Amino acid sequence: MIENQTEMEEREHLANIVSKLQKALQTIEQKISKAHHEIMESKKYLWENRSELDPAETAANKIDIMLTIDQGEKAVDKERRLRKLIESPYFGRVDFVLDGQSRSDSHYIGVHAFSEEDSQKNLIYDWRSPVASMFYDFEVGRASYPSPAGQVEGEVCLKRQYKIKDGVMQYMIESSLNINDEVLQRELSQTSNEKMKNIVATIQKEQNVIIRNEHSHELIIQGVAGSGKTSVALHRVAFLLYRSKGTITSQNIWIISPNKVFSDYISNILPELGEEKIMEIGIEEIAAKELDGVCKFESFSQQVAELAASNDQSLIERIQYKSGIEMVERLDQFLAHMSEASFVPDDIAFDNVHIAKEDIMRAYRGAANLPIKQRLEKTASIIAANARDENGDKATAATARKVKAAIKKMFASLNLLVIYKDFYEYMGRPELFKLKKPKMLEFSDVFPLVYIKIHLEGTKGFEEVKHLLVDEMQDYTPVQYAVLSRLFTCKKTILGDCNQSVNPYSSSSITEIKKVFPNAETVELLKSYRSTMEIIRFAQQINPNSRMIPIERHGPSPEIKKASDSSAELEQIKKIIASFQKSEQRTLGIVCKSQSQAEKLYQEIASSGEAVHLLDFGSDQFREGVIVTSSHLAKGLEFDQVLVPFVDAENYKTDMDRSLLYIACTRAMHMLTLTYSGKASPFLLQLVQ
Ligand SMILES: Nc1ncnc2c1ncn2[C@@H]1O[C@H](COP(=O)(O)OP(=O)(O)OP(=O)(O)O)[C@@H](O)[C@H]1O
Repeated sequence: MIENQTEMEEREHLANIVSKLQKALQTIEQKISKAHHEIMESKKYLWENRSELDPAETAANKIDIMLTIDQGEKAVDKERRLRKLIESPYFGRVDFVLDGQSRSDSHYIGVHAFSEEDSQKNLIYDWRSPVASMFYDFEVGRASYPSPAGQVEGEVCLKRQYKIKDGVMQYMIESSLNINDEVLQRELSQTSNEKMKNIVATIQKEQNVIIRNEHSHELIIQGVAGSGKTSVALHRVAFLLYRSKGTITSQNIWIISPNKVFSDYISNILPELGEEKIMEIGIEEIAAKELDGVCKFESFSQQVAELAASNDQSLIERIQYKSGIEMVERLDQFLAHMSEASFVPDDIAFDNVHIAKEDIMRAYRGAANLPIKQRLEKTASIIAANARDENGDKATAATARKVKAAIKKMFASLNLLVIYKDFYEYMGRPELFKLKKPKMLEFSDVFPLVYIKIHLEGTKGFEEVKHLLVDEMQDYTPVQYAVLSRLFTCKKTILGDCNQSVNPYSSSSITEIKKVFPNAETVELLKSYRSTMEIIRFAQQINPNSRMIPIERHGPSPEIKKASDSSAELEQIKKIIASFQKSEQRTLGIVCKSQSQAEKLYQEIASSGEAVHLLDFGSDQFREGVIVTSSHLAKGLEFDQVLVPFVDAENYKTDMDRSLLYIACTRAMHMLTLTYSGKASPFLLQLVQ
C-alpha cells in the first residue's frame, strides 16, 4: 500500500511534519535558553567566588563553561536548520521497494535531515544521503543506490516533487519523464537576485554525477555558459562536507575566486545548505604571498584592461609566450640546466683543511632532489661536517663555518630576478622580459617567477587545504596550474569554460590543463540553464564555436538598437533603464567591454539622477537594481536583463572583443539588448538585418 497517495493525504502529511518540526524547534529553543542561563550562572559563580576558588577549580569551571558554549552553538545550528525546514520541509519523495520485498518505503527529501526524537525514525532525508541519490538519478522503474555493503537494488514505484513555501504546499507534481523539466522551468523563469540560488530541488542527472564524485583526485568540469558549473561545484562541496564529517571542515576547503564580487554572489549557497562558508583566496593573493619582499606586480585585471584598450603586438607576444604549455617545459629545462651550470665548485684550502672540488660536486649531486637553496645548504653541511685538517682532526667550528660559506658562494647567483632574467637569455629571447616599472612585473611574469622561486627555495604550500576549487579555469595559464599543483597537493575541482576567456592570449584549453594534471577526470556540461533559447541562439551567432544546448524556455528575442550618434545611444540606454524600472525584473546589467567604458557610462547615467551602481574591481558586493560593469567583472554573474552598449565596429573587432561580447550576452537570463551608433561590430553582421 502506498502511503499519502492523494494530494489531500500529502497536505495532511505536510501539516503533521510541520507540527513535529515546530515541536522540535520549541525543545531546542528551551535547550538554548537553558544553556544560556547556565553559562551566565557559571560565570557569575566564578566571579563571585574568585578569591576562594583554587586554580584547579577555576580551570574546571572554565572547561564546563566552554562545553556548555559548545553545546549551545550546536543547538543554535540545529535551530537554524529547523527554521529552514519549517519553511520548506522537503522538495521530493521517492518510494522504493527493495528487491525481494513487497512493501515500499517512502523517503521524503529535503535540504536537511529530520528524525523523530523518540523513535529516531527518519521523517526527512538529507538530499546528500545515499537513498536521496535515486531522486536525481532515476525515474519510476528499476533503480539502485550505493550503501557501504554495495549497491542496493530495487524499484522506484513513486516519485513526486513539491514546492513548499512558508510551510504551505504550492504545488505537487507526480513524476513522469518530463516532470523534472516542468519544475525546472518554473525555477528558471524566476527573477534573479543578488545572491546565487541553491538548486537542490532540481539538480540534473549529469550534475548529480559530478556532485557525488568522491574518487577523482582532480576533476575538471568544462561547461558551457550557464550550465551550472559554479552551482554544481558548491553543491559538491556541501556533499563532500557531509560525506567527510569529522575529517574535513569548511576551513579545509578553499576556492580560488576571481574577485570579491563573485565571492559575495556565491556566499549564500553553503550557509543555505547548512554548511559554513569555505575559505577563499585570489590567485594574486597567492602570488603576493610567495613574492612578498621580492617585487610588486600588475594585476590580471590591469593586464586585461590594457589589452582591451590597445592592440600592442609586442605585449601580446610576451603574454602568449608565457602562457603556452611549452612555458612549463622551458622553465623545467632552464631550471635543470641552471642548477647544474650555476654551481661551479672549486678546491678549498684554508686553515690546514683541503677539500677537492670533486668531493663537493659529489655531495651536491647527492642532494639533487632538493630545492636549490636547501641543496646548497645540505652540500655545505655535509662537506663541513666531514672536513678534516692535515692531521686528520675534525675542522674547528670556525673553519666549518668558513667552509660552508665558501661552498654557498660557488653558486652563481641566488637573486630571483637575476635568475629570471637569465631564463630569457638562455632561451635566446631577452626581449620578452620587460618590467612594467622598476621592480614591478607585468602580470604574465608573475607565475613563471613564482615557479622558479619554488624550485629555488621550496615552499610550505597550503597543507591545511584538503580540497581546492578553481573557478574560471580558462583564465589560468599552465604555469599557474603548475604552481597550484605544487602549493596545493590536495584533491581539486577545476571548472570553467574555454569559450569565456577574458584574455584569449593567456587562456588555457582543457588539453593544456590536462598536461599539468594527467590523471584528471574530465566531464563536460553542454546544457545551459540560465538563458532563454532566444538568447542562447543569439550568443551562438557571436561565438559559433559554442556547443551550448539550450533548455526549452522562451522569452523575447534579443534586440539590437542602432542610434544615430553617441548621445542618441545614451538616450536609448536611459529608456531601457526606465522600462526596466517599471518591470517586475530585479537586475539589469549594463555590461561594457572595459572597466573604463563602464565608469564613463556610469557617470553619464548617474549624473541624470538615475539610481545605478558601478561594479569595479574595488567592489565587494553584488546588488539588485541597475548595475554598470565590464564583461571581465560580470563573468560568473547573471542578470534578469542585460544591456550591452557600444557594440560598434571600432569597439568590438578583435578575438578578445568577441570573447568579451559573448561573455556579456550570456549573462542574460530573460532579456538581452545591444546598442550601438555608427557601424555595427562585425560580430553582429548576421544578426543585424
Ligand atoms: N539543475 C538546475 N536547476 C535549477 N537551476 C539551475 C540548475 N543548474 C543551473 N541552474 C541555474 O543556471 C544558472 C547558471 O548557473 P551557474 O552560474 O552555476 O552556471 P555556470 O556554468 O557557472 O555559468 P557561467 O560559466 O556562465 O558563469 C543559475 O541561475 C543556476 O541557478
